[in-house]
Amino acid sequence: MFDRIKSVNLDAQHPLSSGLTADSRLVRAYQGTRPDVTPVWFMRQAGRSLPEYRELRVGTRMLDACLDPAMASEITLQPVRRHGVDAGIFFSDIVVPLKLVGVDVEIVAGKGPVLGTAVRTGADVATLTTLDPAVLDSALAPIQEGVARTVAEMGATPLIGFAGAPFTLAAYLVEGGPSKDHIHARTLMHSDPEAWAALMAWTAEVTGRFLRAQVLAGASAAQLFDSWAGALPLADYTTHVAPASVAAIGHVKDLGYVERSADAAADPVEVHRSVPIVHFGVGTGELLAAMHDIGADVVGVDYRVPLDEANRRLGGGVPLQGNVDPALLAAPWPVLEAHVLDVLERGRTAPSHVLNLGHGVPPDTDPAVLSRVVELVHEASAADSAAASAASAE
Ligand SMILES: Cc1c2[nH]c(c1CCC(=O)O)Cc1[nH]c(c(CCC(=O)O)c1C)Cc1[nH]c(c(CCC(=O)O)c1C)Cc1[nH]c(c(C)c1CCC(=O)O)C2
Repeated sequence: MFDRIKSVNLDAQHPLSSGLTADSRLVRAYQGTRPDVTPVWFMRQAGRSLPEYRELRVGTRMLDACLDPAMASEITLQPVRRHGVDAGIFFSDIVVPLKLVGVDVEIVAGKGPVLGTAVRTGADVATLTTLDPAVLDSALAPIQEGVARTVAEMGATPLIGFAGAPFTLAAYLVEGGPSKDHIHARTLMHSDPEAWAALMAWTAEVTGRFLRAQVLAGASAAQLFDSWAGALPLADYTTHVAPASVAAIGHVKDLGYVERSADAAADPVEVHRSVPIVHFGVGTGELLAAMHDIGADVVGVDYRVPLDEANRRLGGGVPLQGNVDPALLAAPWPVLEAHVLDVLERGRTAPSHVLNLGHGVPPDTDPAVLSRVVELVHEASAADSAAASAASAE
């Protein structure tokens, strides 16, 4: 195990250390400083809404695509080139580290991750956890190569690394596949709390190593997806889930870099900074503060809670990411435009805001609409900032 107390600096070539991405809109906003132009990217921007993605994926299974560094890198770059978004998110999947550690899992098109056998009992958990997370150190080489190739192409545009949170992964492991209410997972949590804790601790280590590998290879931020945490009451979340999420992000919490201030010419200032960590879930309006409390810097908000209300629930000091309703991407442009402007305005109540969707891009989205949203966000936020600074100068 690495030392979680001592801070580890990323190497000098890392885009944060070298200064390439440290002053980007995305990294600044994640650190709580509001840039003049609000940064924007979309969850699931790399994928089926793009014809160039569908063409490249013909004949290659999802998880094979993830483990092909050239293909994963090209798919990551496609939406960055096409839409002019302020960040890339590495093309991979939350179940990739499970596969690499030896779990029998496949991704079925139109369905999601499906397990060979579900992990239902304490005995099943005992068998699963004999798989050694340390094998990931070498097995993650194709992921790290994919990240390195990608950041070499991206220049000053930051790449976001990501991983599934332990609960969302455990929900797939215990259910054996996608599920509406995650009832078997929630039963195991209470019927065998020890087995549940062992499952969560193992999953945290596997997914934490996946996240750390991406940051070390060049990602400038890390996002933990707890997509299904919204199925939980707050008490279950804090008791049975949050400790494992703390452990998962513990794998990147110690990673940092030194920034040298450019404007203090007479007296150069060195600031130690951490790699920003974002935490997102779906239907997690009741859990927002608890999800911040695991040690995240930024909270991703789904489309159900308006950003000003999310900001209020978080006490007013937390950078927010979100939360355009994906359903409105298919609405007439004036409807979508008004909604995006409303999201920007509500986002102004928070210390800083990264515009995103409240969940992933639907596969049938017209890519031209996404490009148009990026343009709108950049233009409208720049005009707002100009008006605000003119008003404060008066
Ligand atoms: C729950 C979850 C999964 N995977 C992921 C989550 C968390 C985010 C969320 O809540 O949506 C995370 C994920 N999966 C994928 C990305 C790529 C980066 C990006 O956001 O652009 C990311 C960040 C690619 C993918 N992951 C998957 C695809 C589609 C597979 C294909 O193109 O054949 C992509 C592009 C497969 C997948 N994998 C998963 C699902 C539910 C599916 C969809 C199944 C389907 O509808 O076909 C599990």
